[in-house]
Amino acid sequence: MHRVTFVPANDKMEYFKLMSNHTIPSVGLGTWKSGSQARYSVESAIVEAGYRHIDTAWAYDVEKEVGDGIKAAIHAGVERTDLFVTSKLWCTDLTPERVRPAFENTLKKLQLDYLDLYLIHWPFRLKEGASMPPKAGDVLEFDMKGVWREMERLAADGLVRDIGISNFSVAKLTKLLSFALVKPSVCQMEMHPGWRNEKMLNACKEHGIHATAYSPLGSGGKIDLLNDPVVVKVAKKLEKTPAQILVRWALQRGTSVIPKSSNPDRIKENIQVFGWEIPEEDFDSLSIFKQQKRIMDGENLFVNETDGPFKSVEELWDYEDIPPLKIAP
Ligand SMILES: NC(=O)C1=CN([C@@H]2O[C@H](COP(=O)(O)OP(=O)(O)OC[C@H]3O[C@@H](n4cnc5c(N)ncnc54)[C@H](OP(=O)(O)O)[C@@H]3O)[C@@H](O)[C@H]2O)C=CC1
Ligand SMILES: CCCCCC/C=C/C=O
Repeated sequence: MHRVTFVPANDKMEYFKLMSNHTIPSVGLGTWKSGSQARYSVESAIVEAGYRHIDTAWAYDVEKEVGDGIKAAIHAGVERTDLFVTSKLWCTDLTPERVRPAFENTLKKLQLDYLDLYLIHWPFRLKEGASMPPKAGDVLEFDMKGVWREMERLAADGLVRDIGISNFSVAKLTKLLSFALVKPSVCQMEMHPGWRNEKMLNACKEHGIHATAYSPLGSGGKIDLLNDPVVVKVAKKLEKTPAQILVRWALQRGTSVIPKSSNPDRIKENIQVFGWEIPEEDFDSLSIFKQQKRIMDGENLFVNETDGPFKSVEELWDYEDIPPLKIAP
């Protein structure tokens, strides 16, 4: 039997304030590819390691397991109100009449009566049963305004405390802001030294939107950040691990960050990032990496060079993927 010992929240946990005046714990647990392990990862992250923020999505197919883990943590004495739970609306539900049923399904799987944050996962509407990457005809017209109105209604009805977006370009964010009655509190996007995403991060800052960094460790070696010589050098100098340096780097950029691990020791390691800092010169050395392609460039997910509505990564990202010339302050 899996046993955990209850400890209070990481007492050094820092929070960011959202434009709604709610707070988001600065470090959360990612759950993509956690599989059946998700239940134990979530429970031990909350109860043993002191996480208070869990990131999941319908598309990860782990909401039930995540919900079981949360339930176990609450059973161990953690208050629901101390937790911050995020999930995401998948592309096949990106039409107004499907938003609320999709949300209710997520809530049911998570065994919760409200979410802290609900995000539009990707800004593309897919036909039910679409192949990945989609073929011509698999991507349908996305009524962004209609969908956002339904997201706003979920918030107005008290079912979700904050609503937000993920994987938006600046062009799509600008469109959303032109009609949003409630602005997105959070934008989740890929950010790490190999893809700083400065253009989008600056756009978020300009509009008071909090940014959360996903794939902060390189997503399981898709970019080998954990063995990168600069990351390793800073880690050795500060007597930290490369993962801790990458998580801390994200925090020092003013973003929250959601490293995924299914390993109890690494889950603990990844949250030992408070009470110390990366000095400015080392922070700067991590902030000048040559900007490569995104990990989540949509290449296998959305781009279909021959028969798809998105024929290139550049097209998918509204041609905004030109590395910035200048590092944002
Ligand atoms: N909105 C979106 O479209 C997206 C959101 N996300 C969210 O962000 C989360 C994090 O991103 P993700 O792409 O999963 O990748 P991460 O960058 O968090 O990397 C996860 C990988 O790193 C390994 N790892 C974790 N901690 C350590 C450590 N201390 N030392 C060595 N290896 C480690 C994990 O293995 P192990 O489990 O064995 O420890 C796993 O293979 C996701 O789980 C998801 O919740 C991610 C992608 C897209
Ligand atoms: C149903 C396809 C699942 C792919 C999910 C892609 C998103 C990854 C991280 O959020």
